[in-house]
Amino acid sequence: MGGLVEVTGLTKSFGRQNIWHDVTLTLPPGEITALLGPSGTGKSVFLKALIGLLEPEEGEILIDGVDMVSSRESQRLELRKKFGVLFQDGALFGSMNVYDNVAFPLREHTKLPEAKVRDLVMEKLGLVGLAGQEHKLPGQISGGMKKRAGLARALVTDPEIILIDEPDSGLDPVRTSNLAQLLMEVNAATDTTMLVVTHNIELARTLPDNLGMLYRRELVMFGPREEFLLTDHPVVSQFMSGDPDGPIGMSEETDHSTTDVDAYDEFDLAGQPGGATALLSRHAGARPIEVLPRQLSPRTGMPRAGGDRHRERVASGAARLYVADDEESDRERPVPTRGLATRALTGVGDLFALALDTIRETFKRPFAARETLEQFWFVVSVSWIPAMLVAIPFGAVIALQLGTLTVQIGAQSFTGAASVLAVVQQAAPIVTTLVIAGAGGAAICAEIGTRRIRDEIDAMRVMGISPVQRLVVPRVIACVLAAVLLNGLVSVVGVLGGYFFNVVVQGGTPGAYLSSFTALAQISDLWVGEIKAVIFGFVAGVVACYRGLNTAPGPKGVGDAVNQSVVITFLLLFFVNFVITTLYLQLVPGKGA
Ligand SMILES: Nc1ncnc2c1ncn2[C@@H]1O[C@H](COP(=O)(O)OP(=O)(O)OP(=O)(O)O)[C@@H](O)[C@H]1O
Repeated sequence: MGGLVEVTGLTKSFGRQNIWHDVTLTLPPGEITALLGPSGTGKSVFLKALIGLLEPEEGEILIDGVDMVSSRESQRLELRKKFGVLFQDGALFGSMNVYDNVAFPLREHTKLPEAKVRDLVMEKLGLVGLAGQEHKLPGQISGGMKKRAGLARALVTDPEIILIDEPDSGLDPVRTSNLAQLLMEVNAATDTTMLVVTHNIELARTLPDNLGMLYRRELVMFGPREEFLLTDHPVVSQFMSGDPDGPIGMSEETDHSTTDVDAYDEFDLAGQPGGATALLSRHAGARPIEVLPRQLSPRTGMPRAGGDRHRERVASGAARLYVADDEESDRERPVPTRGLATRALTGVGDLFALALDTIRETFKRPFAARETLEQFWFVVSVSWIPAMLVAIPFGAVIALQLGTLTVQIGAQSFTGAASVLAVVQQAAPIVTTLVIAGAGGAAICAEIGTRRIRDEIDAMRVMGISPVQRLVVPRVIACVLAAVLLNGLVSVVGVLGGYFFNVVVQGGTPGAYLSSFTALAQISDLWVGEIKAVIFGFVAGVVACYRGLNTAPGPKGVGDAVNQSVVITFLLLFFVNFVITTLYLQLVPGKGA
């Protein structure tokens, strides 16, 4: 039997915007439930809250008795293994073909031989009508095909609870009907608990056992289809008839505030098929609610355990229709908001937490070695040319400036040591990491941000896979290794540039340049440059990943994230450089001091 989901008093806001409050409902095990509501009423947000991808401010979500809201992330990863989720746009991983996308959860969570994986993947692809398309990348298939591939991936592990966000978007009417029929067959075969978020009235009438509707920041109605579909509630009846006239308008803000049933005239439709009583709104053009439509049944003729249990609950009176209190819904609720300082501190705390998680997850198995190498190669390939091009003029400027200064104070013989130390300890690590942050870090942030807005990160978390281990650790290690490698190269190029300008342009002698270095510098002076490169590379990688993972929705969100990632990294690098340099000069006495 499928999992039991019990939601109590759930409230969610974004900043000052309250999405919904005090939502209480139960998804009975093995039954199909549909969640309806006009656009923007928070149906997708509700779905994401159920699987712990968004934090509600209040309430609890019990999954077979375990609270998702108060669980730690590691517990949530385990709880989420009970779920299969189909996101609005499919959330396929863009770098994998359809076959690998569907095989992904099996390869991650089972030790099945590849032949068995192949059988299961091809079976699910056949179910959703995608056999023969398995080699295509998500960018090469239509929106509807992505949706079906996403469904195959959600089904492949035979989850206990399936959440489906708008199954009909991107599908033509025939495929939508086929998909509804498929969900019914899957439910009959597996007795899985299902929650379907939809606008599709036909789907809502014929598929679910229970229905709920979100409107004006609350759950206006929830209960068995037998009562919900024949309700006289003005909001629900308008929505279910698709009528333009009624309390629901173009936007939540301008909608009529009343959902009062008494504002509508009642008509007895005794002569209508089924003899149902229906309501007609006073507004012109309104259509009465129909008689209870026939529910889909499995074509295979297989009995549906969830459906039988549902009928028993209805017959015994245990399944009751919940209707929200109209006065309660109009009450203004203060939304708790956080000040600028609190938000800034929370951001710093979250960044620090990600840095600690990255260190911890680096030692967890399996280690994504291939991804790390690919990222390392990527960061080096986009950073090395700009790093070299910056290193030459940087080394030259330092050599010229110090050469002039040492002549002015009569210490020309120390020019070599001063230039080399300035390049190796200060210029090289900073130049290297600024270039890595600007080139590699920006690209990493944009890539993770794009994955985030396409729901790929959420899809990963839903499959019980930690994005920190899978995405952040390889990228941070790649930035660290690239920083160490490029720091060495930039140091050599900078020192050679300094030698050229000091000896060739300023007329210094090669011997004096080299001997002053050995007289004043020590081996730890060289090491500190590499240690800085490690720390700066880590900072650049973590900040890029942090901003990517917290990208706001839309292309603008990605642009802002990249911009902030580079700016934050620059600020942090100069601050951390100041701290390390001060500590080093305090703790390690200079040679001859
Ligand atoms: N991560 C987020 N940050 C801030 N606001 C968000 C976020 N996600 C959703 N919202 C806001 O929450 C509200 C509800 O969004 P949601 O996508 O859940 O609506 P919906 O009912 O699923 O709409 P539709 O049917 O059009 O998909 C919208 O105003 C949206 O802008």
